[in-house]
Amino acid sequence: MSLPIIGIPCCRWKLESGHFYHLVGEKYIAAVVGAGGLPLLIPALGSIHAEHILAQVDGLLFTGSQSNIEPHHYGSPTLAEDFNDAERDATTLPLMRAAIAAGIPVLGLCRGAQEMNVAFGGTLHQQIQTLPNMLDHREPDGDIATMYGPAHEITLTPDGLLRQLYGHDRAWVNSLHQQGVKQLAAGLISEATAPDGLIEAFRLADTAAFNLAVQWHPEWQFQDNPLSIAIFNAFGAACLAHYQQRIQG
Ligand SMILES: N[C@@H](CCC(=O)NCCCC(=O)O)C(=O)O
Repeated sequence: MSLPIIGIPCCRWKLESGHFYHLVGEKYIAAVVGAGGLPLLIPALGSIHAEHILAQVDGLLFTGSQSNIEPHHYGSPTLAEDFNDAERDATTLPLMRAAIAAGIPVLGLCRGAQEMNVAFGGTLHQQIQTLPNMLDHREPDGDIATMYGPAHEITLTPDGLLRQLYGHDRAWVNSLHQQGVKQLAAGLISEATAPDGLIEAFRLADTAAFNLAVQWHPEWQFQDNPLSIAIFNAFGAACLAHYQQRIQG
């Protein structure tokens, strides 16, 4: 049986050997498989192949990453301590816009969510933990289970897509980021907020296909979390519908 093809854009990192690698964390690949998709890793080559990629995928998953989006993309200065990935930005930002325009289902997670906001003209807080009256959204110290454990509650927007998919008003989510939505791009609508008011989930309204961006990590042990299952089931169903249309020509 053929499966919907779900593209996952890579990070481009220099590893200890001194060579550059194009990378995707395994938990994102596992979540795509769990959503019923065939993962296709997309190297960070910029926008040169975007049109060909879009012709061959039924969905795109934009992953989290320790790297940040280069701040010039949203009109802010680079900080001395920034770890950026210009090649990933050059790949994901145009691909995100083109995928939405082409009606391809999109799911953005953490950095991937930030990419959706920036791709459509929004801005980011660069270090939320330095802002007054805001939570520290960075991961707690500890082992990996502690880092990805529930960190704070979110409130889902009444009548929002996420509220509809999940069926509850509130949920606990993990939190492993220091950047986040400052100004939501025009056309994007909030789907959930943290107790400090930070927008934790959003989507582009009035699009043909499914799209959703969440600031937390539903891919982490997704099979054990009802909210994560709801997100990946909806994304997987949208990718399957796209695949069925694509093979019918
Ligand atoms: N660098 C950005 C985005 C944070 C993010 O995506 N973290 C992911 C951690 C690794 C992973 O689980 O893939 C920020 O700091 O806001």
